[in-house]
Amino acid sequence: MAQKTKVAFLGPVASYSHQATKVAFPDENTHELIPVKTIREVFDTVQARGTEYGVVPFENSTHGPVSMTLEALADRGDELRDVVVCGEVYLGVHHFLLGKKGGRLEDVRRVYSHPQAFGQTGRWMRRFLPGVEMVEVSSTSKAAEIVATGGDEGWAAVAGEMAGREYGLGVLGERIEDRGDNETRFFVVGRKQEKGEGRGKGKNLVSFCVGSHDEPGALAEVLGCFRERGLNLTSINSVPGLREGMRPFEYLFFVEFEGTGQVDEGVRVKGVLEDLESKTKGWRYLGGWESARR
Ligand SMILES: O=C(O)C(=O)Cc1ccccc1
Repeated sequence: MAQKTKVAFLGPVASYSHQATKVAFPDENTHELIPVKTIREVFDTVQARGTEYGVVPFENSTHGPVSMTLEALADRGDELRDVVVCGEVYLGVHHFLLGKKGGRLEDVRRVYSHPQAFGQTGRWMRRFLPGVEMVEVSSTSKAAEIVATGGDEGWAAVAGEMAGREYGLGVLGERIEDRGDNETRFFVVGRKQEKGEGRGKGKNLVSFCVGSHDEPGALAEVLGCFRERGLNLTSINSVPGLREGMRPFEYLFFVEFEGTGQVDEGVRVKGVLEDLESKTKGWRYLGGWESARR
């Protein structure tokens, strides 16, 4: 049989990233899903050709951007030159408080989870477990694994129902997310193909540094290019630039925008990338993909 296409995700198995990866690559006969330990490792694995694709959380509707993913996309060390976004998955996320089977909520003293999951369950946690020790770990499924393999009835994890089943835990709290409509958008990442591929598809992502941090309107001028070409923005983020020649508190910006491939075969997208070349102090095209939602 032909070799399966490999896909890296933030493990261990039964993380939300794993669920999103199954949505993007549902066919077990053609794809092998490989758990890795960190979001950064997903990017590194794809760059090093260890897998063809990777899946990473990008933003959550309650808690906002996933900082580890923005850090990797910033690629300050120029170590991830070939990695681009090539798809997206929206996943409804419902959190559970999971403990040892037979344990009780009133015995819980310490809760493990991913920082994003703590950020999405703050209200429930403050109400039912005020003052409890919260330990941040690399993923929600890691938290479930830790509780299953160590500690006592005083330990619990915030994770998905699938993690509860996978690691044999009991349910101490159901659907504990602050908002019932909680969802996370994941990116599928792959390697850059030929130049220009993907440009002008449903959505596009770029990063850039503004021309000058000392002049009023430097960012507005760049954003004006998208407006002038009629390109709607779908997300905007920033991280400390920290690149050569940049000072503390100077930022690298990420702009995601709708492409118009079907309408003008990417002419407007190509145009705005030329604008970035003349109006920024450095930019990178981070991929184009079909929108999973409209
Ligand atoms: O930890 C996980 O399961 C992840 O995949 C990251 C995450 C955490 C919380 C919500 C969505 C994704």
